[in-house]
Amino acid sequence: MYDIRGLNEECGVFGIWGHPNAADLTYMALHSLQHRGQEGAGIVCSDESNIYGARGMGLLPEAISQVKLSSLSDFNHAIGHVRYATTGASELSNVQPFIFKHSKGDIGLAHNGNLTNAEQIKLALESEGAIFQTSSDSEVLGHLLLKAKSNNKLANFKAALNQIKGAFAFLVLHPEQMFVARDSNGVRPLMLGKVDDAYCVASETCAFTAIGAEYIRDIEPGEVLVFSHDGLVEDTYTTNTESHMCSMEYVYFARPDSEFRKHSIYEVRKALGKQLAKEMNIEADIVIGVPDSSLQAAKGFSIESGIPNEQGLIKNRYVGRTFIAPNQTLRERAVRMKHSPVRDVIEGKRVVVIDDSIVRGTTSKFIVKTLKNAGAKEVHMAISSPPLIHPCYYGIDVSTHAELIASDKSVEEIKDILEVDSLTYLSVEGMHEVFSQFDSKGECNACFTGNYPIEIVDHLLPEDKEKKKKGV
Ligand SMILES: O=P(O)(O)OC[C@H]1O[C@H](OP(=O)(O)OP(=O)(O)O)[C@H](O)[C@@H]1O
Ligand SMILES: NC(=O)CC[C@H](N)C(=O)O
Ligand code: SF4
Ligand SMILES: [Mg+2]
Repeated sequence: MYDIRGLNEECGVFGIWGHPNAADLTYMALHSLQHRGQEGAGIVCSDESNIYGARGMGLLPEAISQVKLSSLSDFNHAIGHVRYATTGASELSNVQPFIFKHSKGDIGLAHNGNLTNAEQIKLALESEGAIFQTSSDSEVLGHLLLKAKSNNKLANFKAALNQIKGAFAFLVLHPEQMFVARDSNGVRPLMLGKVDDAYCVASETCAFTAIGAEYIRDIEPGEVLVFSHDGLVEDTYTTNTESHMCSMEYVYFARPDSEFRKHSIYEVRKALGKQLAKEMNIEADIVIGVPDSSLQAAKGFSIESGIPNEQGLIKNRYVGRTFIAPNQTLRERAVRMKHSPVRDVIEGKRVVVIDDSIVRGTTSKFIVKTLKNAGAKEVHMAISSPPLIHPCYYGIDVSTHAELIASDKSVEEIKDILEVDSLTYLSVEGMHEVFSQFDSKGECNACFTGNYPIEIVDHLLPEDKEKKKKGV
């Protein structure tokens, strides 16, 4: 099976403490995070003494019916999750939030990210008698929490976080309190907001906008927040922190109306386009973006280069992001269904076409052909990020080495494969320069450079990861 998306997102999380409409607000927030995961969704609520939940496969409305949602209407506290699998098969048992039933008190757990030593911890826990219910990496945190001898839940949470490695935004719901944590490298985003008198947290601020919440601030690397009757307590699980926010969140994954460090992703993408224009000396008649995710970069490119920005490609909005094609031929057809040229805009023109990334090259190859068929005199492709060479171990399914066209080919070779007049990628330095203008404290760029900021203990090769995902 082939997914027609070149890049697959990671999960989205949302949590809210102390609101009479906790489940409904969580549902609305998850709707606005749907772009981060479409394989499954769930909501888990607490009523101070018990934990209840609903979850299912597919998009949010398929996963949680209105009937199920209304059964959660009496709860004041909730966490929610939309999943795109990175470890463990795409099946119901792996859909989050998980509920752990235990005599010490039930726990709800939601995770965005990917742990790089989950396999090692799992083997150690199994040798002590633990029985895992899922093939997801996220489950290890629940076992570590329940195994702890102390009755101090916060201390147990912090101790567990110090045992895991990798990228995470974790939400843990106890009946009487909610804990959240962001990994010590801040790879995955996590934001703090407030709606009415209730605090909430979300992977992206677009979730706050959806429910009318105020965006307070980004949760810092290594930070732990505790929500309870006593209000909000700010703490850390480690002081050994460094910021390595995922570059691809800025480039592609996050919604353009979301904000990181109080800067909109829209503006960051526009600046990436400007930087690309600075690095590329080109004469052309028009610049167009591949809709939707590259429209802002195209605008920035146009402002910097003075080349007029036109809408030369129209996207069929009914071809969903998760449209599954059973083989590569059908995948190519599905990609063709997705973008269509505006002949009057293209014909006789020297066109610069901006995309945010090239994964397999299927989209770019088709777009070059489409533009030429529509009468473009020249097609110059410009990518608002560097070549994607290495897989991601931190929660994004950036394919395997074998699938990444740039992993074993030079820019010149890719240009020839795409049959394009020129091909330019943004430099790693240029990308970093842009992020630093937006108050970034440091980024992960491992898929471009191979410099992985967090140790990969399990060393699961991408191929093995694929097998695990399929449950083989
Ligand atoms: O080289 P490929 O394997 O074709 O993948 C690259 C494409 O994948 C992403 O878009 P995608 O179509 O997945 O989603 P989008 O509509 O959000 O841009 C990305 O924006 C590129 O356009
Ligand atoms: N993409 C993610 O953040 C997924 C979370 C978790 N690793 C899973 O596979 O379910
Ligand atoms: S490897 Fe790439 S996709 Fe993965 S976290 Fe780092 S920048 Fe993001
Ligand atoms: Mg795209």
